[in-house]
Amino acid sequence: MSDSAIRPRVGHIQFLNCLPIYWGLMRSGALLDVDLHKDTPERLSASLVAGDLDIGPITLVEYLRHADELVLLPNLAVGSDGPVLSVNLISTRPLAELDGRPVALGSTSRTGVLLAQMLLAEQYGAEPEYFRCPPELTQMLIEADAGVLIGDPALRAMYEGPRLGLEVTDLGEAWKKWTGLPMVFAVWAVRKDFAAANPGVVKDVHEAFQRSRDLSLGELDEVAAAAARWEPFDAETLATYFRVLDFSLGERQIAGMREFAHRAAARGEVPPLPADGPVFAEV
Ligand SMILES: C=C(O[C@@H]1C=C(C(=O)O)C=C[C@H]1O)C(=O)O
Repeated sequence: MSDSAIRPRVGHIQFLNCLPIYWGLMRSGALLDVDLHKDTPERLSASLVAGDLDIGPITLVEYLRHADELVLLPNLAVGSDGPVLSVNLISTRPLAELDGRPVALGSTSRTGVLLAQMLLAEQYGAEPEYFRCPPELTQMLIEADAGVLIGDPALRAMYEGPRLGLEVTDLGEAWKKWTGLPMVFAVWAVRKDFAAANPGVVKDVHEAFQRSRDLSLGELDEVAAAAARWEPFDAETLATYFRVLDFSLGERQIAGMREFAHRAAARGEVPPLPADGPVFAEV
């Protein structure tokens, strides 16, 4: 894959949501050309910002906080245009009744948890007492009236919550109803200094990711069947999930991203996105 001797340090989200990105890297052999670091999104985001990774997925909120140090890989994201199934607010009571109540924010999320806070404040007039905690639903609901989860535990809660009498709000769906736009939860970014010094490597990695994603999208039932052998979800559930996720970053997704940035900046959570932002790597 690479025409240079640099083996880039690349991040990979170890949730099922990014399995379609991994699958193709494995199938094409491109996996051998990157030094792949699998981790949870908040740790990968911190590593990219700290310079311990060169390229990788970064949760939208952390990208917005560090946009001046990063460039984005075009046409690649983790998002949804409507329900996402795995970014959820799980509540024991109606959302309007969460005002002043304890609400747990899962520690692996930065973007989903902020979206939940914006939604509760602006749509339900609720200002709960928020606290961060490990992403475990049972523990969360012992200490709080509701919790925000992302990734595999959130997907599990989507299917099991209603049976347990819990109200599950899909935050991708809630965002779409609220703004009419797709939600982007994570983007792929490159450290600016790395991109300037290694344009060929960045181009190769971007191509490998795009090829991998496209290959997987063409074989989703096979990806789902392979994953279902080791996961607590059946193949049909996983295939539905992979089809719901939106790995693209086109004009509408960028509009969704800008809208989120605008609303988050209005709350003082992130700096405003520059007028020419987001800035993309030249690939
Ligand atoms: C769709 C998802 O999007 C994620 C949500 C993130 C967040 O809330 O900070 C970060 C990375 C993405 O993996 C998911 O985790 O299920």
